[in-house]
Amino acid sequence: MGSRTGRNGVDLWAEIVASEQQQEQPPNGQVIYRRRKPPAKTTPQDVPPSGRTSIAVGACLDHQPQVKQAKRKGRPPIPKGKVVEPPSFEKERAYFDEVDAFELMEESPSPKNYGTWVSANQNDTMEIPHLSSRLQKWLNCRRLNYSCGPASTLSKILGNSAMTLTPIGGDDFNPCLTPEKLSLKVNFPLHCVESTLKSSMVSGNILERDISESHELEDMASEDCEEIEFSVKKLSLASTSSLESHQSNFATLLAVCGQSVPSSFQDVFSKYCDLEKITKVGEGTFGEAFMVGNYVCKIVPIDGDFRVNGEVQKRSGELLEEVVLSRTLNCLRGRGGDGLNLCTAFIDTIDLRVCQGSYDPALIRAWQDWDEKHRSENDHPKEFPDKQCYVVFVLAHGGKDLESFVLLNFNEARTLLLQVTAALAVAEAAYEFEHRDLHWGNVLLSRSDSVTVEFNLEGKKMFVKTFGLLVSIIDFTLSRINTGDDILFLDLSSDPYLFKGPVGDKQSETYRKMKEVTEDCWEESFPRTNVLWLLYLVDILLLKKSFTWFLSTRLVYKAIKATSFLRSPCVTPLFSVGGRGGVWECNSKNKRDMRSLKKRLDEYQSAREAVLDPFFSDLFVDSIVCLSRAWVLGATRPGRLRNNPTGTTPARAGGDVTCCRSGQAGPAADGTCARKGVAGGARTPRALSF
Ligand SMILES: Nc1ncnc2c1ncn2[C@@H]1O[C@H](COP(=O)(O)OP(=O)(O)OP(=O)(O)O)[C@@H](O)[C@H]1O
Repeated sequence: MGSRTGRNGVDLWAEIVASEQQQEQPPNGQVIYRRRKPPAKTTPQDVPPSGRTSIAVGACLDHQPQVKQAKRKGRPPIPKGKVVEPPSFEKERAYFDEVDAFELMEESPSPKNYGTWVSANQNDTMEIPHLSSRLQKWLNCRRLNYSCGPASTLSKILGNSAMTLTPIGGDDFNPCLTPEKLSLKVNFPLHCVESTLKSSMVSGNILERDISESHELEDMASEDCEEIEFSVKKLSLASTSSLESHQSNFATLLAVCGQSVPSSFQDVFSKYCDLEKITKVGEGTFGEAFMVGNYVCKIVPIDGDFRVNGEVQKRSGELLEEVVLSRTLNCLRGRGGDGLNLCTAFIDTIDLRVCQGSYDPALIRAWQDWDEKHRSENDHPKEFPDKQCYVVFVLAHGGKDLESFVLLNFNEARTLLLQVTAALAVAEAAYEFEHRDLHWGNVLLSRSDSVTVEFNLEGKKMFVKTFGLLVSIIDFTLSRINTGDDILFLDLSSDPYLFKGPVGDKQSETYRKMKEVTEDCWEESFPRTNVLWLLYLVDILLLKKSFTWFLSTRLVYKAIKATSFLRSPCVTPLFSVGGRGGVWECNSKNKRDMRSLKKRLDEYQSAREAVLDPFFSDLFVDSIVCLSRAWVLGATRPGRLRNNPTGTTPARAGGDVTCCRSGQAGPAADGTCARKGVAGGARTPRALSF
């Protein structure tokens, strides 16, 4: 094999290694937060229990098969010794039964049935999901005189009356429907689910009572908020126990997933591939991600009373929000939305399922294979008991996360930023969406033949140059959205440790800045939080991605030049892929551009403003583009493009190959579509630079 030593007798590979080691040190002593650095495995005894406080319903922990230190991917560590116990529903039941009995006796118009809201069927103890908290939201909106469109009236918040009046066992909730049939209702809105649950779970007279109380409350809208709040508190809805609330959340979660009972892993996964072919592809604080056929299935354990990966398990209610949020974002793909705001940059949620049981042996085998190669930080899944429940997100494969992805050039960095910005802008416009946790583990990247990718912002089409890179945004756990019927958000004020990460660390600083912007009121819309994550991403590209690439690439090139083996005709083409895109030397101009972008981002209040920034201008394409990279490079890709270079093939959903005659490009400040200084145009295939 070729010599390791260069012409000057210098050991170039040693130089590369040394240089990269140097690069691992944060520049100027700045603390850089690493998402997941596999530590030496710890034993349970080493690690004090710790946990997430965010929206866990505090109670006691009885059963803990194993205790691991909480690993908050990309989030500040929890101080040792801090214990947040997961709920024990049994203990709460006794307490709340007592309280409910007292309060209902005092306040219920039907004191004979004080043990429950339901008069007709004593076995049905299901309360109406979320109602009191939704009333509270409405009150907050009134107080702030906050008109967030659809959620601003009480009748909206309670679900529309037509739905509420649906006869019991009405069309929307037919227990005879198979889960498959139900799951066809892709955009099943939450209020419909609630209404169907109401319909199916409570008796008619209670329903009537709810309706009349809603109307009473609406009449009171002009009264002093304090009085209304008092009235709301008087509703014994507010006294439902967390056990009941948990049951109703779980039932709602099942309904949203189109199920009447949980499935087994085998049932779900065998739809996509032979179970033996499953491999693990990643892991997060809460979930494990497996490649199942062409999809990635993220499995999140829920509702158990022991910790998983050092964290209190998420509750059905929390997952319900994430599930509805994921489903809502799917509408941006043109399935059921208004069509004015479209994009494919949020990961495609193919299916959502609730599963129950211990981990399938095929998953355990895949988990162990991954563990051998990557040393998992998560608990071994063989520990899960038979009764354990999970939510399974069946997702499109989004590629590699930004943390581990190697960017080839500055254009790739630019398109990454623009695709993220445009996606956020579209989702802001459609749903007042804020991601609120867009660290580099949640930006996935994949290489593709696409030349452009399409975004529709408020009815205006934008075609963004991809330079062969497509972005997918994942993980909506902390996100906030207004679905039109509900405002879904996580109250981060109950997670103080999120804001206690190291000073100077970009990610921790971003959480703190979000807190400043929102003043710790997480329900309201603050699109500025999206801009804060854009600023974070620019910093990451400047500090973590470009320098490493620049130095290592330079040295690799030195090695190529200097080493006879690497200069041999059969090896150099391997490097020409990077060479074609240009080595990202993050030269002083690139750096200056990024820094001025940062300055301007400081002034923007939303991604919608940021997408107009001149930094992105020449990334918009505004003319006929009908080609793929493979086509330009002369590859023999069958049929579709080679036979049809004239621009008549329809654009493919997902932005694979764009073929359009648009004359429209980036949005102008006045909301109209104007040409944004497209460099060199893109009228002929070869005019495109990449
Ligand atoms: N659709 C996907 N395509 C490819 N990889 C994925 C996908 N979804 C998740 N992954 C992989 O699994 C990892 C964990 O996923 P995710 O961040 O959604 O889990 P999480 O438990 O919510 O994480 P967090 O610790 O941020 O809360 C990701 O970092 C990624 O490597």
